[in-house]
Amino acid sequence: MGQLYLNKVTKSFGDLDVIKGVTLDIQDGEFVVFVGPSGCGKSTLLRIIAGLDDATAGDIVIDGLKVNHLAPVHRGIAMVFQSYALYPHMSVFENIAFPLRVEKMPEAQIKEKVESVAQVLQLDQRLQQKPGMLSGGQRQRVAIGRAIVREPKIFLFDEPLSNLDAALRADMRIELTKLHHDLAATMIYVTHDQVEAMTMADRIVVLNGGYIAQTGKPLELYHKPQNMFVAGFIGNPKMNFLPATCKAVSDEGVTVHCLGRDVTIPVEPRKDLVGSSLTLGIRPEHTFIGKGELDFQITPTVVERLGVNTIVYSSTSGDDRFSALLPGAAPVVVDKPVTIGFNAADCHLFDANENALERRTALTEIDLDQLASQ
Ligand SMILES: Nc1ncnc2c1ncn2[C@@H]1O[C@H](COP(=O)(O)OP(=O)(O)OP(=O)(O)O)[C@@H](O)[C@H]1O
Repeated sequence: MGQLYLNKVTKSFGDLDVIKGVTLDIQDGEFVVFVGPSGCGKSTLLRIIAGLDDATAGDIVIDGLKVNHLAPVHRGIAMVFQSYALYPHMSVFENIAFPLRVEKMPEAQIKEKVESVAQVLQLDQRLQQKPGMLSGGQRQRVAIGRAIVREPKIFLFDEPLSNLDAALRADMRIELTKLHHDLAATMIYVTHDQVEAMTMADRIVVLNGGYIAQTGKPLELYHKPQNMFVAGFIGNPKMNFLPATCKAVSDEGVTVHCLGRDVTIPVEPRKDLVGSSLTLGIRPEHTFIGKGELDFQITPTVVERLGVNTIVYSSTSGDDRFSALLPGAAPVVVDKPVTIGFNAADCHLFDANENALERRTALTEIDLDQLASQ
């Protein structure tokens, strides 16, 4: 079992409140990813779960047992860091065996366990080598092996792939997903990398300034962000935001005035919105060249050609930027005005408190589950 419950956890360093009340239930076997901007408290929360830092207030409960005062070694948790923290003078075998030797496990059993873990991680041909002879990816696998042999209830990963190059990261991402599937263990993973979060997580926890901004399945966060912070944080390039005013609400949704036109966005029709200032959100990948239910002319300032698609950036008012992600080699050039359009069903709408109005049209993971079962 590896069930974790955080109940109103806070953490302050002197006057600095870093974690401001986090309550979170993580199920046995779940792969949960913490994301959020630099300094939002991701690593601190992980260290509190591991027992490397104490919470200022609140409870950490593992499998029904409050562990606040248990030393890290007694929590049944293994942590894998960005820096592999391997012993350079020891062989791969000795590095993986290290926690078992500390536990004074019989030698024959250690050999059996290390060899079995090495096989899972495809390190069986490397057991006699020293870490210095290995690639970055292989070293990270040794660090993961050292975590696995302890058979922890919960694995904690603090940006384990951030020292690796792009190709190796992609390989390791797939390996870690497979490993999670094979071990069926609870894993909590901190990353800056959206692709890692979207592809590996059963559930993503978005942190902002010591609070949870939203938790949900990856596609739920993408299609139905609950607030502007999550809407802007999940997705790359980030969602565009445009000013709008609410003209009316009806069964069809909320009619707004935006880009000089009235358009009805299919979201929950909250009556209190009429007359108020709203923000309309549109993802760059939901725009196209030409006229749409909403459109406007932009003058590209930067055009990035990635082969599979083209990203166009333009400055709108002040520091605001509008970006469009267009398929293939789009016919756009810097300084040449182009009409960019998009449709109401793809838009998001946020109230004056930056909370999202619930969308009616988005394909959600619930829909996807239904599709998959047909
Ligand atoms: N031991 C400490 N003493 C004082 N302040 C600390 C300590 N550890 C972390 N902090 C502060 O707590 C805040 C959160 O840090 P934390 O490392 O948890 O953020 P993070 O979300 O993991 O950031 P990053 O993505 O940059 O790693 C930061 O402002 C940091 O300076």
